[in-house]
Amino acid sequence: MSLPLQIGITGGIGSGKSVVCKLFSCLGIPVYNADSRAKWLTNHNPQIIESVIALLGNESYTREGNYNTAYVSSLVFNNEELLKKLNAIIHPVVMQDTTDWVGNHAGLPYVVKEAAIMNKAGDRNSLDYVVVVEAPLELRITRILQRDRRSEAEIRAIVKRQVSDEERKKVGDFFIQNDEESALIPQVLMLHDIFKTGKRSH
Ligand SMILES: CC(C)(COP(=O)(O)OP(=O)(O)OC[C@H]1O[C@@H](n2cnc3c(N)ncnc32)[C@H](O)[C@@H]1O)[C@@H](O)C(=O)NCCC(=O)NCCS
Ligand SMILES: Nc1ncnc2c1ncn2[C@@H]1O[C@H](COP(=O)(O)OP(=O)(O)OP(=O)(O)O)[C@@H](O)[C@H]1O
Repeated sequence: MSLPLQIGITGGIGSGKSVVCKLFSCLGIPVYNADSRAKWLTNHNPQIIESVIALLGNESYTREGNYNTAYVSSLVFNNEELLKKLNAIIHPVVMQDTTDWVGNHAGLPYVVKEAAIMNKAGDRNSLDYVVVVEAPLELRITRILQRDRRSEAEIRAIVKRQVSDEERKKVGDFFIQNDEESALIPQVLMLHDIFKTGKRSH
């Protein structure tokens, strides 16, 4: 059985990646959430746990053994070098986990992988296409203020740490406007029509 097309969905914080992925999921498409999977692996994979503690100290895990995301983000979202090192620990394990997951869905036309950071399709990864979810910055900030217990300053700091909108434009093959003016569902259905053939179209 042949492997499904691999579609990456990316976008900045609050752009609406998860909402878009939910729509693909409603169409019966399996979705791999790299952020939450990374967090699960960071909680359970002994190799990651050991390396994260070596990099960021014992406080990276609570007494109960849970990944201390508040502590880790306070360190890495203000320090590009540390974030790079943390990524270098976590990403190879997530990549392998993704490959295994895709293999479990052989025979399907396509699967979706959601991630905040994504290389260009074909560039050191096995994605066939990258879809970028876009929304104006101020709207993204308003959404996160409503969704999370983060301050506006914290959100702006995360935005600064993430790749810029211009960089994202370079990695995208398709773009979804989630600006609350363009209807979202038709855009997802249009992509579904392209991907469901299971063939690369360009
Ligand atoms: C830094 C951590 C502890 C923050 O956890 P927390 O629960 O507080 O926030 P959350 O994960 O929701 O992330 C907040 C925002 O930052 C983005 N983000 C997360 N990790 C990264 C990263 N490595 N680079 C850029 N943006 C990131 C998220 O997409 C989200 O928009 C956590 O995200 C982490 O361990 N990240 C490193 C692992 C990683 O690279 N994950 C991405 C998928 S492989
Ligand atoms: N078109 C929309 N209309 C109304 N609310 C929306 C829309 N798109 C997203 N939202 C809301 O905005 C918030 C952010 O969306 P979502 O969680 O999908 O973003 P994300 O890109 O996955 O964020 P993160 O990078 O933090 O994971 C959520 O509370 C979501 O319900």
